[in-house]
Amino acid sequence: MSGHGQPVPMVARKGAALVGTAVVPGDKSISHRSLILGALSIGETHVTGLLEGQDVLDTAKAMRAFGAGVERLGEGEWRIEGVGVGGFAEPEGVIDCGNSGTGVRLIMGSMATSPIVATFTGDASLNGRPMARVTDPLALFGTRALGRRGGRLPMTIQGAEDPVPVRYATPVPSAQVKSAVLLAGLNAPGETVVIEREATRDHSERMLAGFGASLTTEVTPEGRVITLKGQPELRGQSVAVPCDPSSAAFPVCAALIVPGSDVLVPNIGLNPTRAGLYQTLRDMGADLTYENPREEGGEPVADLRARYSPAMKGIEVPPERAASMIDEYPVLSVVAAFAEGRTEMPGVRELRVKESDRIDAMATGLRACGVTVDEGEDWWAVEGLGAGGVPGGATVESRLDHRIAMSFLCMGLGSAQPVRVDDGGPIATSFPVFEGLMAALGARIDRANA
Ligand SMILES: O=C(O)C1=C[C@@H](OP(=O)(O)O)[C@@H](O)[C@H](O)C1
Ligand SMILES: C=C(OP(=O)(O)O)C(=O)O
Repeated sequence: MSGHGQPVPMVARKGAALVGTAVVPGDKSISHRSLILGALSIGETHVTGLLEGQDVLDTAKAMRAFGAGVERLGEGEWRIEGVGVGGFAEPEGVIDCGNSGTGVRLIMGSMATSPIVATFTGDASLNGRPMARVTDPLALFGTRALGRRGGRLPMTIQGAEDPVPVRYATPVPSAQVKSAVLLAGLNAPGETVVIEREATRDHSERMLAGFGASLTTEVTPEGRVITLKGQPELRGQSVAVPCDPSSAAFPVCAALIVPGSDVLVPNIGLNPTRAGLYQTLRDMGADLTYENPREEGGEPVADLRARYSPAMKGIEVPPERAASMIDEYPVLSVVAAFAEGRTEMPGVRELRVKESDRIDAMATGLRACGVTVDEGEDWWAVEGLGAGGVPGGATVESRLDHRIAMSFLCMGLGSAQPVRVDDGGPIATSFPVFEGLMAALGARIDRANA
């Protein structure tokens, strides 16, 4: 296991209302892509607002290992001196992507069509996650992969010597798979085409175009058809990373379930491929408003204002919305426990292959806290107990999964008895300032052994 060190037990208790403004860190998806596209460009890329979570720091280190210049200039401010498409050097050591699925899968794509070999590993969570979803389409370019049984890390990738362009329909709704194929397509001649039946986050498409690639997206009866012209010259850019809607979910959801709360989370990107949670919360009757809605860098942005919402109702979350809120189901299930009635969450098989099996991790912890949960392979449902109705009072396992840890800590802020998490260490992968930010709003979250 790499990275995490000693477990960090944490406990959250009911206390005063959460009040104030919470500025959450930069978007994780856009941060990874800024580093990778910066490394694949000619010239300098200047990034502000980069998320300095461990997942992204591991990607920064990897880009250095492939030969790019990556330098931290100040808080969230980074400079990347790229090597250009096809310019990656062969790394001398093993590439350790820590806990990050996005990191390893996008980096595998970005080196897959260069004539170099790289070996990838990660922590116990990442080494258990499926990689064939990426190495199968990469094989079509001529890339070879040798990993552990079941297509697991550690894994060695031998980049294609003479790559051919690929046409690939993704069998799972995954922006990581789509992005790995597009990044590999950069160094293949001709047109690489990815077809996705369900829309997933489109940051790669937007950013590739922004760095100078020629890329089109067509909506057809087959789905979204994304066509990339190979071997472009990417040019370094200035990137201002917006705040992460997936991190904003924690202070927002905590405010909805803690009596008297009123929290403002400014500058949140509401790109429709990411904003499904917020629509769902509004459908449940949450007092959640979009203040000062505006466009920034071609993306819809707003300040989210969340107030205590004692009258929320359970709903069926439309399955076609799943990709746009895939990382937010754990914290949604916490809010659902405080709503009246049942919340059904169908079409979410992908939750079983994240940092943990998120349906199992949440169902186990929710049940220990007195909440009834039903589940099947690709769905789950939470029986809400209404405002103030959640007993809490358990210690739950975070299973090396930041979102599980943060979800249960938010739950402990609204439940009758405290909720303990066995290890809050993984929170630093995506939201290193979570504890301080929540404390500034008035939340009682402590290191349990302190
Ligand atoms: O492309 C990305 O930046 C991400 C895609 C999603 O994963 P999948 O593509 O596996 O669904 C998401 O869960 C992850 O946190 C970030
Ligand atoms: C699934 C996640 O990340 P990754 O796949 O990059 O590990 C997440 O951040 O919730």
